[in-house]
Amino acid sequence: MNRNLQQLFNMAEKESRLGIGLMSGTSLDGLDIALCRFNGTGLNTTFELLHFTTIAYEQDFKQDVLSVFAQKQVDLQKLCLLNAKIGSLHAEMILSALKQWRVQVEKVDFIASHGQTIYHAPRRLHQLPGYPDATLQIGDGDHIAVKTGILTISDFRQKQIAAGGEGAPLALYGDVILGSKTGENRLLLNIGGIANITYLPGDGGQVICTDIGPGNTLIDAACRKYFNKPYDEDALIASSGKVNSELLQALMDHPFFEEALPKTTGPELFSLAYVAEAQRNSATIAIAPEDLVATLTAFTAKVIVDFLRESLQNKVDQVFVSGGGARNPVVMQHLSEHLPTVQIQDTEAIGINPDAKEAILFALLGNEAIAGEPLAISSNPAVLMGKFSFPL
Ligand SMILES: Nc1ncnc2c1ncn2[C@@H]1O[C@H](COP(=O)(O)OP(=O)(O)OP(=O)(O)O)[C@@H](O)[C@H]1O
Ligand SMILES: CC(=O)N[C@H]1[C@@H]2OC[C@@H](O2)[C@@H](O)[C@@H]1O[C@H](C)C(=O)O
Repeated sequence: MNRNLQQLFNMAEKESRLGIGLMSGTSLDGLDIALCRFNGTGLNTTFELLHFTTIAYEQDFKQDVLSVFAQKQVDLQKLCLLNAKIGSLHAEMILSALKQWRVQVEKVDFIASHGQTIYHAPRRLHQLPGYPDATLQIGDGDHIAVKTGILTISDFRQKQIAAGGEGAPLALYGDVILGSKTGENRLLLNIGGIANITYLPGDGGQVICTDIGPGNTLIDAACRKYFNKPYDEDALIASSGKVNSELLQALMDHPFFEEALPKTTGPELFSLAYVAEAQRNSATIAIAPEDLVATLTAFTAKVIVDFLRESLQNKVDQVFVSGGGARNPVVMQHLSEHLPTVQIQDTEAIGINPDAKEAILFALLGNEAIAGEPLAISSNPAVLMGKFSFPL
């Protein structure tokens, strides 16, 4: 047997695997790196988070990525260069994290890399007849595998699209495996750039995993534009402004919120252009920048509250929050005020570090790709995802 397949075969037969999960989300704040020990697969998976770090992106690099991010027209050469560069950069970041943790490279069985989403184009967004649902993540896995010497699994979303999904949210698989509990109607809420949820009914009923609207992406974009800040740390800007109810109403007025579940979205829709149009429609173009940030923050929170009340008809007993938005006190305050009967905690309460959650979920998908079986969850595609890159 060829040595790559032999290595894979041996790894699939092991009782436990050490895997690194990588996530660099739509917020472009940096690379999340989670080193996890997995035992078992599928619904019998147990995991331990051994180490976690986020390595921040440098400002120039972030600007470079932003230049090709979520836009219909980009510099194609830049996109091509970044595909290789991001792979190499992520490899360097992994090696530096392993060094810092004093973990030997040889001990790690696999890397599961999400890559950098550059464009997400579900049919509902592009509306071009004859074209499928599509999404693009860059940061090629071969560069990571060759540079680190570790088997790398990457580009998870394409398979899910090929099997009939929109390529997101992939949190579904890990959320069901790690978050379900019989007898509890749970909601796992991730407030990243985009907010997504997994509803896990306690009676084994239909699981729903969907994007629901903007998480931090509009707040971040407004902070970049008006305050030259990457985000509204501790919601200090939002707290200094007033929510403009006309603008809030106009922001809510979009067919995305009425569309059937599950659905996905991204900064391609929820952008400053979206905000500008809502401002025009509500004659609020002249509002103060801090009022704009306050209103965008209220928008993020209201979308979540409305979703729980309307789409899930108040059936949720417990919400477990993850992602950077869990650190936004104005968003969190709004949730607890408007959902008084729901217990809201972060995912630490179910043993998942809320900052590391998405990186853990990708590590788990890597573990499944190596040794799992396709998991049928409600009507979602039952597939094993990811492409294998061998170091040699
Ligand atoms: N202390 C804080 N106060 C307010 N907001 C915060 C704080 N810390 C993080 N955030 C928000 O969280 C964002 C980062 O969130 P996260 O890393 O979960 O996003 P992501 O993984 O890039 O997104 P996605 O999951 O949508 O791809 C920041 O850009 C910021 O908006
Ligand atoms: C295309 C893409 O990268 N989507 C991300 C994004 O960030 C949050 C939300 O939109 C979610 O749908 C998805 O990521 C998470 C990790 C997921 O697939 O579950």
